[in-house]
Amino acid sequence: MTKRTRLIAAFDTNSRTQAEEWSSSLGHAVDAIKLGLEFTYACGLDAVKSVSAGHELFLDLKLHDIPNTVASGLSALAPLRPVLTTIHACGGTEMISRSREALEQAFPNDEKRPKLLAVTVLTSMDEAGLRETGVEATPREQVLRLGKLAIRAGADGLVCSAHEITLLRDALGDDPVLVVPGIRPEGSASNDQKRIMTPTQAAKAGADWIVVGRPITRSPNPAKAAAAIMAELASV
Ligand SMILES: O=c1ccn([C@@H]2O[C@H](COP(=O)(O)O)[C@@H](O)[C@H]2O)c(=O)[nH]1
Repeated sequence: MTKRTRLIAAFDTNSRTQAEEWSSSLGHAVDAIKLGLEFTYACGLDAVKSVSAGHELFLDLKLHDIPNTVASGLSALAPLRPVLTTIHACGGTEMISRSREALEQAFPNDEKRPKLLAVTVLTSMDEAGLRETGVEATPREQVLRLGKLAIRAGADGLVCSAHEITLLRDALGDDPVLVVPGIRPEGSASNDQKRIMTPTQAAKAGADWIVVGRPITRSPNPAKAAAAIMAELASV
């Protein structure tokens, strides 16, 4: 039996009160919550701990630095016990393999080790955006290149858009965990996202997890918006 695609709600806010409110009003209506740069920088690690208590946490800090700094950063974050955590794939093989080692050391009981995800190409980037940064490849080519490198170096999974799921599954098989932001329910605004798909399309393509922020948190009724996406995923 194939597993249902799971929903992560991104709590992007600089307000601890707001995040606590979402945590109690919709945290249990979704499969996991994501806390990222905005919340962590604004409210601190104690707030991350308290808002995520009782929920599966995706800690999305997208670390990218020299290997020693990223590995040490991940060790420092280990007490938050996320189920998923991110680094940038373009940090390269040594940065990724040192990150994996750091998490293995912090979690000698492997069951509890956070899955190490490598961000391939941000879903807010298109071909023109990549070219601006000196990358001549298309997003698909670059996602495939970085995805292969990251999995070879020890990442458990990848962050990609739904447009690259089939490509990655064909190249890397079913094992890598694919976490997919850039999700927009039919009719919602794309905002700054460029490579988007609906929850149904992402689930059909084989996403393990989808990440949805503003379509839930900026909706007049976030709990209802989350429930609608959960129902959509259950019907795929
Ligand atoms: O490539 C990426 C990597 C991470 N994200 C994060 O996902 C959410 C998406 O929020 P929306 O409001 O649904 O656009 C956000 O927290 C990003 O930091 C991403 O969008 N793309």
